[in-house]
Amino acid sequence: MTEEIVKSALSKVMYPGFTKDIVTFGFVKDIVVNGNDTSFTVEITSSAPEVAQQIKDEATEALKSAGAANVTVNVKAPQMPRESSSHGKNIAPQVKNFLMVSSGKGGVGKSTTSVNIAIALAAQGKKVGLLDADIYGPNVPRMMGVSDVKPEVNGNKVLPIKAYGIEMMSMGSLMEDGQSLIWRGAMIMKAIEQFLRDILWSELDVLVIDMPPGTGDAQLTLAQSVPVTAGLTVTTPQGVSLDDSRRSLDMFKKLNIPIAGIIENMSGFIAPDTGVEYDIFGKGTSTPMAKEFDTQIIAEIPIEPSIRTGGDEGKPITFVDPSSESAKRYMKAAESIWNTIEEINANGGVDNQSVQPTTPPGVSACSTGGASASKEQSGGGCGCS
Ligand SMILES: Nc1ncnc2c1ncn2[C@@H]1O[C@H](COP(=O)(O)OP(=O)(O)OP(=O)(O)O)[C@@H](O)[C@H]1O
Repeated sequence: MTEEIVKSALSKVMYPGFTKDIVTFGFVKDIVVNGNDTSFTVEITSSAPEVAQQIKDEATEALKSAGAANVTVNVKAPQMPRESSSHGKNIAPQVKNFLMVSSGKGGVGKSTTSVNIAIALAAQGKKVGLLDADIYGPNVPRMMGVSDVKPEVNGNKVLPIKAYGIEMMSMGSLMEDGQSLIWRGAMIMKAIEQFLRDILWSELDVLVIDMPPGTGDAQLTLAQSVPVTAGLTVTTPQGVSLDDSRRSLDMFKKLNIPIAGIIENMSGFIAPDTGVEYDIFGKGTSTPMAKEFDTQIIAEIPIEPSIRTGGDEGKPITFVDPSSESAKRYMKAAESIWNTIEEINANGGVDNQSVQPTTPPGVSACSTGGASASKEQSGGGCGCS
């Protein structure tokens, strides 16, 4: 008996209710072969005793058929990682870095940027997750070509969907097509927390998080739940967009999130027939804003028809056409972001202690009551005032 034989025998044992086996799921741990004795652990999140018993019986039988004499199977729940560290609260501690992608307003290309930056980081050898936290308009599944894929559920956890070398999860993958939800503050907070806690993200170098547009409950909840390593702002060059982007940068400052840079999207237009670049909305107009916030424009991404078709058809330009001008600019931006992340970590990393709710234990923070509202007016003891 060897570890390889044990693994190969156990790869015939399916996780009850699924078409995948317990080895592929990564549940088999600590295989020890000692003479006639073979033991191993199966870590599952399901608390149903019949699931544990079925795995035990089938694993024992599989190993006996493979020639093992004495078999000991330990089925147990995985140890939940600690949720706080020297860097404050972190409800997804298996993720090393979090990149929050924000924009002041909708439609500026935040999701397109998140998808292409995530793929560029993966192409540079990082283990990457992409969380579509844009609950109002979850477009990432379509852009990643997985709009028809439903995620697998494991106990009370959900496995991320894999595409283009990265892990992905989105509200769009969890809801029926065309469904809409009306989000209240408390629901937004719960959804963000569940995306971090109840999705079985692997050990990731970085989780890229596509936020809803604006600055609200989702951004605050994220910053309070995990130490956000860096923030990226996406803007278009028009003045009205810049006004909103300034708010997004100001939010990073208020939440103590270091700024990794600004991506100026729809900055110029590259004609597909001639390859000539034209200025349309005003290129480089975000530079003074970048200076104001002590950061820089890390990419000017032109309007390119293949970026739009790539998004609509689920074929991100950085993956399918890496030699295109836009893909090269996304790659350069991803390099710059990673350098910033490494620098931040080399200087001690980030800490979200200072943005934790100040309400007493058992009293929930209230996002809707104004600071000046009296306790009675704001619902009695919610802590807002
Ligand atoms: N540089 C670009 N060139 C061509 N089309 C682009 C470019 N950037 C974005 N688009 C297209 O513009 C549309 C909006 O982009 P996207 O969905 O990424 O914006 P968003 O800021 O995430 O929007 P929302 O916040 O409303 O979800 C998409 O159809 C996308 O393909």
